[in-house]
Amino acid sequence: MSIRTGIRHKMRALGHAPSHLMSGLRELQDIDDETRIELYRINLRRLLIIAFSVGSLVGAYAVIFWPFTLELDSVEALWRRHIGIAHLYFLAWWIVVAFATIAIRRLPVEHVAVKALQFGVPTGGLLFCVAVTVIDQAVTPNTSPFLIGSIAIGLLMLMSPAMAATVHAVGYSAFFFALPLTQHSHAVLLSNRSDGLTISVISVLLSIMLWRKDASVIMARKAIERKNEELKRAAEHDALTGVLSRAELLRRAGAQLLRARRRGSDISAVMLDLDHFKRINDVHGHQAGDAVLVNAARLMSRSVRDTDLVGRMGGEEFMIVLPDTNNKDAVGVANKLCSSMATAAFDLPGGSSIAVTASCGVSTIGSGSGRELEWLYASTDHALYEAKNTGRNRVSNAYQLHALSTSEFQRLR
Ligand SMILES: Nc1nc2c(ncn2[C@@H]2O[C@H](COP(=O)(O)OP(=O)(O)OP(=O)(O)O)[C@@H](O)[C@H]2O)c(=O)[nH]1
Repeated sequence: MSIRTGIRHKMRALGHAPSHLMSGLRELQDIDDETRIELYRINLRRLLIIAFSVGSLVGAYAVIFWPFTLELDSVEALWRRHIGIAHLYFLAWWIVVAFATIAIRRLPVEHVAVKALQFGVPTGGLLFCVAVTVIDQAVTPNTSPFLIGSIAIGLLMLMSPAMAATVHAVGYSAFFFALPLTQHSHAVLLSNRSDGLTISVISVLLSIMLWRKDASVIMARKAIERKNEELKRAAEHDALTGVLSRAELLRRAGAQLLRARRRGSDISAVMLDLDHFKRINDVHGHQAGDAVLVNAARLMSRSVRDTDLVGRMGGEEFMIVLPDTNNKDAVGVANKLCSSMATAAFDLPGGSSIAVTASCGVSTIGSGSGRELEWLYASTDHALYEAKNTGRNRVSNAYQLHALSTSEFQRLR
C-alpha cells in the first residue's frame, strides 16, 4: 500500500469515528436495568477481592515505610513517616471496606448503602492516592500514586459512565487543588496537573469501555438463555394447542410412573379423540379444524388438575395422564371430559360455532402391578378403539375389556 493510500484509509477511518462514537453511546443507553443490577452485583463481589488484595499491598507498604522507628531530623524522614502513617490509615480503611462489603452483600444492589459503598470505595481510594502524591511532592515531583490509582480504578471497578466520571472528577479536583500544598514549582505543578488530567480522562474512557463490554456479554448471555428457553418450550409443547408434545408427555408420564411405583399409588391415563374430525375440516375448512383443536385442548387443560399431564399425541388425539388416580376416578374424569366436550359450543374463526363430541379410552396401572408405560399407552389406545367402535361420544374402560387379559397385553407387562 502506498503512503498516499494509507493516509486516505486513515482519513476515512477518522471520518467514521463520530458514527462509531454515536453507536457506542446508543449501546450504553440500551443497557437494561436487569443488566445494570448484574453489573453492580459483579462489582460488589469484586470489591471484596479488591479489599483483600489492595489491603495486603497497602499493609506491605506500611511495613516498608514503617513510621515509628525514625528520627525526624530530615525532610526525607518526615516524608517517610507521613507515607507510612497514611498507609496505616489506608489499611484500616480497607479492613472497614471488607467488613462493610460482607455486611451489605445480601442487600439489593439498589439499596442506598450498596450504592454508597460502590461510589465510596473508588472515591476514597483515589483521595488516598492524592494524599500520598501530595506527600511525595516534598521529595519528588513524581505523581505515580495518583496515576496508578486512577488507572487501577478504571481497570478493576465496574462503574457506570456517570459514576466513573463523578469519581474521577472528584479525584482530579482534589489532586488539582491539593498539589500546591507541597509542590511549589509552577512548571512541575503544570506538568503534573496536565498528566493527572490525561490519566483521569483515560481512566473514565477505560471504565466506559469495560462497562460496555461486560454489559454486552451479559446481554448476549441473557439473549441466548431466552432463546434456549423458547426452544425448550417449543420442543416440549405442541405448537398449535400449547399442551405437551407427544414426546414430552411420554417422558413426563414415565417419570410419574416411577414416582407412583415408589409411593405405591395408582396412575391412570385417558386417551381422547374428537369424533368425525375429518368432517369438520371438510365442511368448515382447516382453520376451523385448528380452532376446534385449540378449544378442545383448552377445555381439557381446564377440566383436570394442575398435576395432571395433557398432551397432543397427533392429529385430533389427546392423552391425559392422571397421577395418584385409581381406575374409578379416571373413568369419572373421562366421563366429565366427554360431557364437557358434547355440551360446549366450539367457536369458529368466522363467528359461528359448532358442537363437537369426543370418545375416550381409560386405563390404569395399579400400585404394585409392575406394568410399564407401554402397557398403559397400548391399553388406553385399545379402550379408545373400543369407544369408537361401539358408537363414539362415550368412554370405554380398559379394565372391563376382555382383550386386556389376553396375550397381546400380557406381553406388554
Ligand atoms: N385442522 C387440522 N386437522 C388435522 C390436524 N391434524 C390432523 N388433522 C386432520 O384430522 C383428521 C382426522 O381424521 P380421521 O383420522 O379420519 O378421524 P375422524 O374424522 O375424527 O374420525 P373418528 O376419529 O373415527 O371419529 C384428518 O382429516 C387430518 O387431516 C391439525 O393439526 N389441524
